[in-house]
Amino acid sequence: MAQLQTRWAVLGPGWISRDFVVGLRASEYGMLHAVGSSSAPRAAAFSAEHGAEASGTYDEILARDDVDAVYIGTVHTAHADLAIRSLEAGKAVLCEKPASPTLAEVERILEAAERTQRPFLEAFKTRFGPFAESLRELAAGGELGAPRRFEGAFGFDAGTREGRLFDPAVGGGAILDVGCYPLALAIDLAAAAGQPIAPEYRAFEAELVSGVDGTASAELAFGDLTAGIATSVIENLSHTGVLRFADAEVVLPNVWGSRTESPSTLIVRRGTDERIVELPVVQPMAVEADALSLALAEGRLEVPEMPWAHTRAAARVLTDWRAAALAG
Ligand SMILES: NC(=O)C1=CN([C@@H]2O[C@H](COP(=O)(O)OP(=O)(O)OC[C@H]3O[C@@H](n4cnc5c(N)ncnc54)[C@H](OP(=O)(O)O)[C@@H]3O)[C@@H](O)[C@H]2O)C=CC1
Ligand SMILES: O=C1CO[C@H](CO)[C@@H](O)[C@@H]1O
Repeated sequence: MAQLQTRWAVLGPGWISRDFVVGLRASEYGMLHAVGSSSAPRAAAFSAEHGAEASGTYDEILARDDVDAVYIGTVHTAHADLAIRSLEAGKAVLCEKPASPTLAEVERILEAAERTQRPFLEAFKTRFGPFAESLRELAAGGELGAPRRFEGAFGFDAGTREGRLFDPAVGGGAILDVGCYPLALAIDLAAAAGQPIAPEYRAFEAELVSGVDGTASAELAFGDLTAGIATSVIENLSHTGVLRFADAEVVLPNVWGSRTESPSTLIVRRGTDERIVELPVVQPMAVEADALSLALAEGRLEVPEMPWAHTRAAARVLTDWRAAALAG
């Protein structure tokens, strides 16, 4: 196996990239090595703040042979081109969610990963760690039987109606920003339950604000597992998930966790019985970075927690749900 130690470059030194750098410090194999930006001075400032060795424009960073992997932390519409350029420069790619606003762009990225034989991982931090593993085990059947329905809500009031969340030109709106999380979880649960991961669409709803989907919902059927998803960037929603079985339910409080800690608690209810399951907490960005290092060292293109088939399945729904929302 090739060496696991991974020299990372952050591309897009914005808000979430700060959390990623904190995550890297907690990772086993990763270290921040370089920072790239469309603005070299912005890269230099971030690099100085976080102690990277090098900084520069995207092209300068991608041309370096001492960078093994890149983390793409830019706005959604910039993901595909940067991911493809990075793969073509021979780098492994961890790209913030959603991989791209459209399925067509996601296909371009995956084609580049296949062609260059470099790993690509869509950064769904909620897929990693003991909480996510326990959910998969429950969905796979066993003590509670087969799951029948998943409900998940991720929404917050962003306060301002400005910035990337409300800018159609950079892929703003709730569906791409946070609706993708319950969708990615529904796909994960469907796969674990042995159901199809490409759902039938039962209903899409949305309320537009500033030309983007401020609030949206989707009703989906993954074979025998139905899913109801709600999302918003203009109102606070529960941040809770519920997985329902024939005679039991599993409540997932704060299922989307924080940016630096995975969720810790599952509540299993059956009749009047209630069991609280406490799970170890991990730094999810550290774990996802290490998962990519492992793929790179082992010569794999994909990471099992978020395989390309799931990235494609999510992109298909996001594309169609958002198109329906924006069509009014
Ligand atoms: N995993 C998580 O918990 C979270 C994930 N995210 C995801 O992270 C990504 C970035 O979000 P966030 O950090 O809030 O974004 P920011 O608004 O902080 O922007 C990040 C970077 O995007 C680039 N950028 C900004 N505007 C444009 C533009 N018009 N065209 C091209 N590039 C632009 C800039 O990079 P440069 O300096 O190179 O120009 C900027 O530094 C998104 O995919 C988002 O969904 C966000 C929050 C939490
Ligand atoms: O991925 C995300 C997680 O939560 C944030 C809000 O708290 C979002 O804006 C973001 O894009």
